[in-house]
Amino acid sequence: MAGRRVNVNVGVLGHIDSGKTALARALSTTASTAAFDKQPQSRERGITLDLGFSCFAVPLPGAAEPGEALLQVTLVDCPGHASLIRTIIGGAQIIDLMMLVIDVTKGMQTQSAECLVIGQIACQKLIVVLNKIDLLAEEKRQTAIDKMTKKMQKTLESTKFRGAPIIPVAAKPGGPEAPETEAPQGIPELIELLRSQISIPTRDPSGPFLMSVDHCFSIKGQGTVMTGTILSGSISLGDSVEIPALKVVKKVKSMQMFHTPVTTAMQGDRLGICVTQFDPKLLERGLVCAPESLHTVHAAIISVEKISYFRGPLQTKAKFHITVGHETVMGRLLFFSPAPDSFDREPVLDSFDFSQEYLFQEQYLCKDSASAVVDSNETNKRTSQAAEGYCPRQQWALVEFEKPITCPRLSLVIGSRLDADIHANACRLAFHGLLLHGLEDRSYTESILPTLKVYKLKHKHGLVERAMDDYSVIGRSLFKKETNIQLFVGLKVHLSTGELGVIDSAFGQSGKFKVHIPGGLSPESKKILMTAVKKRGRAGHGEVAKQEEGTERPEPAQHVGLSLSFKRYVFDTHKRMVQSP
Ligand SMILES: Nc1nc2c(ncn2[C@@H]2O[C@H](COP(=O)(O)OP(=O)(O)OP(=O)(O)O)[C@@H](O)[C@H]2O)c(=O)[nH]1
Ligand SMILES: [Mg+2]
Repeated sequence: MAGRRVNVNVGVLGHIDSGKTALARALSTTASTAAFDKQPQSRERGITLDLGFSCFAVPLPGAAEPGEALLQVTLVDCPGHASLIRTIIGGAQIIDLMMLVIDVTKGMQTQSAECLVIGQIACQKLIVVLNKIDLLAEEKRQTAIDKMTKKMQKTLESTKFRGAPIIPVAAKPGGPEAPETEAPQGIPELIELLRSQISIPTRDPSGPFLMSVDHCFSIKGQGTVMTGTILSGSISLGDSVEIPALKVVKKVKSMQMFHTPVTTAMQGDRLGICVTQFDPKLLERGLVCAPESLHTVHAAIISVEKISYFRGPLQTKAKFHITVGHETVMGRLLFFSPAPDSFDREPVLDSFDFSQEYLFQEQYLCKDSASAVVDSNETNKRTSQAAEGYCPRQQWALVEFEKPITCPRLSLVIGSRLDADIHANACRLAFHGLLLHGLEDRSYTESILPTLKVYKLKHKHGLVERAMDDYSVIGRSLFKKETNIQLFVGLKVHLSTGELGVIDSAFGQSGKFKVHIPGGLSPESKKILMTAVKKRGRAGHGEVAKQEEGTERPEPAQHVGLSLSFKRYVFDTHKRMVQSP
């Protein structure tokens, strides 16, 4: 089919000054001047360079004749440090392949590592580009390249990009002072490699229209043009689109793909949409969608996976920078895991089940944090397994945003500490996940959260003070004096001698309580309790009074313990206690 063009997006990432922009420029000019038209329109506006978007086209792999079908490669050149994460995550869903640019004289640097992390989260394919090979002394060049190649192979070994291709180039030989005529090295080989590595993703026109806009400008006498990549669905001339960040709906007046007017476009296409009466200054980047297809959320339930390079724990109540789509806002987290008997449950990646029960966690559970998460309950098998490095297969967090965000469901979410010292040589990216459920209601704490069954397991231990008769005992040291024991009535307690009891009522004012033993006390228990009483009896009045205040404990061989386990649901507005199995 003549004139067919397929677009793929390639991210150019790497440490500061590794030569990303130089590489994007070298690729674009080489490929364009060699075979195809430059794009005077976009150059005139200076937009692609400003925002780090440029492109080149090559014959589509497998095309019968050159020029018949073209592969358009849009390079997403990631600029400065601070905006790196936002830009990449914003474009994460549109990057089909990532080029990691490494300064061959420096090797992996802090940011190269961060980029590799982002790549693992957001991309399927990677090419490592060793740049600035002109800086290597000629006689040692090949040896140095080989050495760095080996090093990079080793680095990739522990990532999902193991075995990814590594290629040497000089994007701008001689550096900034060198004349523009100085030809880059290794670029045709890189283009060939890109062609062989790029696989054209299957595109689907169904689903609601969603487009990631990367720039917005006005054309005199025409209107305002928004250009970007269609993330899902399709669009036709005359359709209405919403700019959710501004809550406005506009009619599509005209559309262009590759500077050619079109009447429809679909997922994967790079498109310019022209609308009228819209100030381009209001939108630099962001999402455009089918009206009312996106939602603004105040909080969200996300799946969480910690980034192993991040030092330090992920703690409940901690605040992180949360990036969703093009937006980055502060969010406070509350972590939870499956209930202990479901630690092995098959992960569900695309939805959240409100009917299940979940276990509250003070922090994300992982092997290195496990020793810190063990709660006071040593008897909880699963918890102690966590201490030995046993972690659930899936974990979640509730994120409460400081400012509401607008995004589609299942958006990629990245949590980071962007305020961390950028020179600290530490990974600022902390975790990633998917937005499984957005809470749209502003008063979600009252309307939605109570349906989220996240519980804390509580354990209380006390003592049997004495037996009242064969079927009831008085317990103590389990509750504080001021506890409303009424709330615990009906909950089961276990006696250390094996009997099961039920809390019956408060007994006196000092936190003591009556326990009913439906099966009756065993003869052995009665013996122990009788001896304890006898001993106490001998001690005289003063001693008994003291014991009641809990200052003196019966000797270990003589006491009968009481233990109570119950669940308390974190979001239960009534703060009820529920028996745990
Ligand atoms: N000698 C030499 N210098 C290069 C090469 N490629 C880039 N440079 C120089 O390295 C410096 C940084 O290049 P850029 O392309 O701006 O690097 P960048 O990675 O885009 O930098 P940031 O966007 O700031 O992160 C410039 O002075 C370039 O001229 C190369 O192949 N050889
Ligand atoms: Mg740059």
